[in-house]
Amino acid sequence: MERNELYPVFLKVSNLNVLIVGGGNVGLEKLTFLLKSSPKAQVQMVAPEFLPDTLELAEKHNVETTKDVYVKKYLEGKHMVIACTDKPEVNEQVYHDCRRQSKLVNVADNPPFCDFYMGGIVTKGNVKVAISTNGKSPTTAKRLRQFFEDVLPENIDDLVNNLNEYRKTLKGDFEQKVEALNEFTKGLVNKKD
Ligand SMILES: C[C@@]1(CC(=O)O)C2=NC(=C\c3[nH]c(c(CCC(=O)O)c3CC(=O)O)Cc3[nH]c(c(CC(=O)O)c3CCC(=O)O)/C=C3\N/C(=C\2)[C@@H](CCC(=O)O)[C@]3(C)CC(=O)O)/[C@H]1CCC(=O)O
Ligand SMILES: NC(=O)c1ccc[n+]([C@@H]2O[C@H](COP(=O)([O-])OP(=O)(O)OC[C@H]3O[C@@H](n4cnc5c(N)ncnc54)[C@H](O)[C@@H]3O)[C@@H](O)[C@H]2O)c1
Repeated sequence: MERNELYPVFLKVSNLNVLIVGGGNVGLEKLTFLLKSSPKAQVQMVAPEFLPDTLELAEKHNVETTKDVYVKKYLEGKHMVIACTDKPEVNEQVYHDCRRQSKLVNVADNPPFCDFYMGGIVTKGNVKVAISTNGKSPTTAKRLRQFFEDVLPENIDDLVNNLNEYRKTLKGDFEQKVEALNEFTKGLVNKKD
C-alpha cells in the first residue's frame, strides 16, 4: 500500500507572513479555510481583481488586499505563499521564485507545484485534527473532516484542560509525571501498555 510520507506541523500563522496570489474563487476558498482555523493569520493578497466576498472577509480579518499583478517584490518578508491565479504561467512563476528564495509555496489545486498541502481541519477547543490524503483526494479530506467534526466529542477540550491542571499538581521528575499521566488516561484506549 502506498504510504503518506508528508510531515504535518501546526503553524502559528499569526506570527508568519502569508501571501496569497489571486483573488478569485480558489483564493476565497483558501483564505476562508486559513482564517477559519487561524483568525489572526497575517495575510496579504495580491490580484488585479478581487471577488466582493473576498474583500469583505479580508476587511474583517485585517488582510491586506493589493490590486496589482504578481511581481517578485511581493514575496519580500513572506514565509509562505499560496498561488491561485487563473494563469498557470503566473502560478508557475510564483512557484519558481519561491523555490529560489527557499519560501514554502503551494500552487492551489496543483500537487506537483506544492511544498505543502492545505488539509481538512477539525477544531474542538484546543484540539485540532488535520487530515491529508497525500494530495490524492480533496473530496475524501473534506468528508473525513465532516466525519471527525461529528464524532469528536464537544467536551474533548475539558479532558485537555483537566489533564493540564492535573499535570501541574504532579510532583517528581519528568518520567514520574509521564507515568502518572499515562496511568490516569489508559482507560481512554483499549490497548494495554
Ligand atoms: C482539504 C482542502 C483544504 C483547503 O482547500 O484549504 C483541499 N481541497 C479542498 C477541497 C476541494 N478541492 C477541490 C475539490 C473538488 C473535488 C476534487 O477534485 O476532489 C474539493 C472538494 C469540494 O470542494 O467538495 C479541487 C482540487 N483540489 C486539488 C486538486 C488537484 C488534484 O487533486 O490533483 C483539485 C482538482 C482541480 C481540478 O479539477 O482542476 C488539490 C488539493 N486540494 C487540497 C486541499 C490539497 C490536498 C489535500 C489532501 O491531501 O487531501 C491539494 C493537493 C493542494 C492544495 O490545494 O493545498 C479542501 C477541503 C476543505 C474542507 O472542506 O474541509
Ligand atoms: N473555482 C474552482 O472551484 C476551481 C476548481 C478547480 C480548479 N480551478 C482552477 O484554479 C484556477 C483559479 O480559479 P478561480 O476560480 O479562483 O479563478 P478566478 O477567475 O475566479 O480568479 C482568478 C484570480 O487570479 C487573478 N489574477 C489573474 N492574473 C493575475 C496575476 N498576473 N497576478 C495576480 N493575480 C492574477 C485574478 O485577478 C483573479 O483574482 C483556474 O485555473 C481554475 O481553472 C478552479
